[in-house]
Amino acid sequence: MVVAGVLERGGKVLVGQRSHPAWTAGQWEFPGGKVEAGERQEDALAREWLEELGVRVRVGAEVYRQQVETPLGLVVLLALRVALLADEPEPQALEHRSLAWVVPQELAHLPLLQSNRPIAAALAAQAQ
Ligand SMILES: Nc1nc2c([nH]c(=O)n2[C@H]2C[C@H](O)[C@@H](COP(=O)(O)OP(=O)(O)OP(=O)(O)O)O2)c(=O)[nH]1
Repeated sequence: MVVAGVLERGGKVLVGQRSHPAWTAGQWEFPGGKVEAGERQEDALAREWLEELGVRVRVGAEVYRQQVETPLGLVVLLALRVALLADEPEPQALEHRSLAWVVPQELAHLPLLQSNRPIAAALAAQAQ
């Protein structure tokens, strides 16, 4: 399972531009990563945000859950809302080339990971 975090502030949502692996490089995503064996989904997401963005978050409601086909094979992608507890997200450890705050309606114009497009559509619909 892959967990992804949706952080909204002032009507904008945070997305990161991936630097690797090659099939994702340059594409934008909701930051997150793989759930490790025995790990709770919420704990995995909080761990990934600390590792990749340097921030502590509280994990909230589910936005989207779907089995998706990726070059890794079939994975369950779970998107959860997150709230910042401390600090400001900054790219860490070269995981992301850059970060951007985008209004949900503009997400459709970004080269998002294919698997993230339905999440963006759900957020844009909620923002109507
Ligand atoms: N982070 C993230 N990854 C996603 C999303 N959608 C999607 O298909 N993926 C894929 C891309 C990655 O190959 C994989 C997640 O791996 P990752 O590289 O972000 O996570 P990780 O830190 O646990 O992985 P690793 O580098 O330790 O192998 O899932 C998404 O919304 N967010």
